[in-house]
Amino acid sequence: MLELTDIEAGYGRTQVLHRVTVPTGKVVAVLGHNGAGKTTLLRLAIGLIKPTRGRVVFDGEDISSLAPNKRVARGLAYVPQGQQAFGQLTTLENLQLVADGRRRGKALIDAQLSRFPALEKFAGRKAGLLSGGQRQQLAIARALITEPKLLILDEPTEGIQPTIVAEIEHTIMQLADEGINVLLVEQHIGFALEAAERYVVLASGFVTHTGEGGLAAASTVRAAMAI
Ligand SMILES: Nc1ncnc2c1ncn2[C@@H]1O[C@H](COP(=O)(O)OP(=O)(O)OP(=O)(O)O)[C@@H](O)[C@H]1O
Repeated sequence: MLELTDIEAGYGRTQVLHRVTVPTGKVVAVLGHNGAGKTTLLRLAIGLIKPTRGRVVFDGEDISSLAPNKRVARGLAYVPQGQQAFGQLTTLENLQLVADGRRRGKALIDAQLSRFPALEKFAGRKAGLLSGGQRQQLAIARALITEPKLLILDEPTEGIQPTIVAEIEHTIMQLADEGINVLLVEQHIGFALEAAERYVVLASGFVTHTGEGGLAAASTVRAAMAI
């Protein structure tokens, strides 16, 4: 379980996050308008930026000063915004990049190909020719090959056609059932709250609301975000 407590962080002299504490849960949604600091919080969780105050604790261990690769080794995985993949490599080669050298590498790939039928269908297609949604599924599949305990997802449904949005939403719910925790930044508030056990709303780097997830929380959150 990831604990982010009393975090301050930013870029150079610009402080972005102010005394941010995130509730713990199997699926935790981070909500807020553009520029609120959501991506910064995720980058901090994976270790791309370091806090100037506060603690990052994972499974009881203080990982605040650990490098990202060490955090991955401990069971964190990060899927940044933007459906990133190696466009000149095939779908399968993108997965092999992560799986090669791992024990049971082939089984790990097969598990993800059966999770995402579109990836199985286009295993031989260059990733650059996949749809945005398929590339997002590939990015999630790559992260899952590292067998994370916690998957950190930054806007996984952004700019993606509705049918694939539904599949990605289904995947996130499934991960929680499989015992993989999720820290999720997501613009679709309804879905984020449906999936989330807890949520936090950020505004200008401050926590303005936290609470239990569930669709019933949507009106509270929309009011809090003035939308
Ligand atoms: N590399 C950077 N250097 C300096 N400032 C940055 C950097 N990245 C982000 N910021 C600033 O930090 C603030 C928070 O940005 P962040 O990307 O965390 O917000 P966000 O809530 O994820 O927004 P969005 O929904 O638009 O992705 C913004 O004011 C942004 O301009």
